[in-house]
Amino acid sequence: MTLPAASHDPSPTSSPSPSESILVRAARGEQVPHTPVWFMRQAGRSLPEYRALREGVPMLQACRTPDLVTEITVQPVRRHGVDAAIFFSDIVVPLHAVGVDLDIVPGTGPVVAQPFRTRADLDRLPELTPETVPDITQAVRQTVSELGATPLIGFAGAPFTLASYLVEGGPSKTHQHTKALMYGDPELWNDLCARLAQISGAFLRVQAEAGASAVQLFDSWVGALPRADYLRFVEPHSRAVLEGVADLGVPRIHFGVVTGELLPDMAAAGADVIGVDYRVSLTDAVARTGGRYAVQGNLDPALVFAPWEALEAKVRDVVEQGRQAPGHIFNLGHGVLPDTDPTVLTRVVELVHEVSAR
Ligand SMILES: Cc1c2[nH]c(c1CCC(=O)O)Cc1[nH]c(c(CCC(=O)O)c1C)Cc1[nH]c(c(CCC(=O)O)c1C)Cc1[nH]c(c(C)c1CCC(=O)O)C2
Repeated sequence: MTLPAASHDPSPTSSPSPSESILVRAARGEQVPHTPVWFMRQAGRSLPEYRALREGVPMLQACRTPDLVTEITVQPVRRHGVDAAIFFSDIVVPLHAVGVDLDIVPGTGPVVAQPFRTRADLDRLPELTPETVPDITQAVRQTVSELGATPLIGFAGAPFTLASYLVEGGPSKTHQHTKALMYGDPELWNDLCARLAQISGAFLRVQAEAGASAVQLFDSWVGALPRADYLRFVEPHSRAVLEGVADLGVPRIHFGVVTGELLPDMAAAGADVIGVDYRVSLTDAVARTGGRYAVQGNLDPALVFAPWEALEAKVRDVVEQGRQAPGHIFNLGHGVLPDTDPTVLTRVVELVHEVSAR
């Protein structure tokens, strides 16, 4: 595969091993020379070199083709000089791998052929083992080797967010069938989430054992729940995922959107780093989690469309607020928007490095 010209060396010699990289050290709350930065959804539609590689290749096929996964994962590191790569995959890849009939529809997201609503549907959700995903092991290994000193972040979807796609059959703003199942048949809900926790945990383990230096659990849509429901129906399952990978020694980042009310519980569920969306200031996030956790976030992804002076002030503010936490990983408050000008993201990376340098 021909690679576009490198503008940033993905393996700077200043940082010897990805497990001692500034991203991992910031996640552990250790002193770092500058704030590490990466962007959720950095590997994707905002990059022309990504669109060129994906031409005519369906998303799920791309995710199961190790050479493509490696190249797409490394692209944003090369272009932006970010301090970490996020594995190119999707939260539904492990579901697809265990045999769930689903597709990722461009512009829509994951669509499940037959939504999960009854106990019999559990039969369509077998456990995930490393043998289910040899391509993922291979893709992680070769990506880690290509990245050199830059750490790779592995990820998985959390039980609630995965359950929402399975039960709704696709993206939902209301999560109405999911909540109906949760309340209508709590036992089935728990069995479904326990199965999803196994799949999610095993998928994280595969990535960490193949060389990922950190993992992120995405519970993107859990902010749809009030706190009492989170604690009763979701937290035990997310805890099972996070505590299930504690022995691997890689930092665990726990992220969701509109989770201001849930931050303390999401942190206490077994996270080392709490992901903060752009609706809550880092100052408030630190206060709400008792100053005990490293934080990740939280520039509003829409602000990269604002004039540079306004964006610059906002970036400086986020860096400044991040100093109140034991560790800070600069990120957006949610994923990169598709129309984002990638050159602005590169400037943000440079600015974060410059203003946070100690
Ligand atoms: C909820 C969720 C999904 N997938 C993911 C989440 C959690 C993060 C979040 O909260 O945004 C996670 C994800 N999806 C993708 C990544 C890759 C790595 C990265 O962050 O750069 C990651 C980490 C690639 C992708 N995942 C998807 C694409 C686009 C696929 C395409 O081009 O057809 C990519 C590059 C598809 C997808 N998959 C999903 C959605 C909502 C979409 C977008 C639908 C659309 O607007 O097209 C489910």
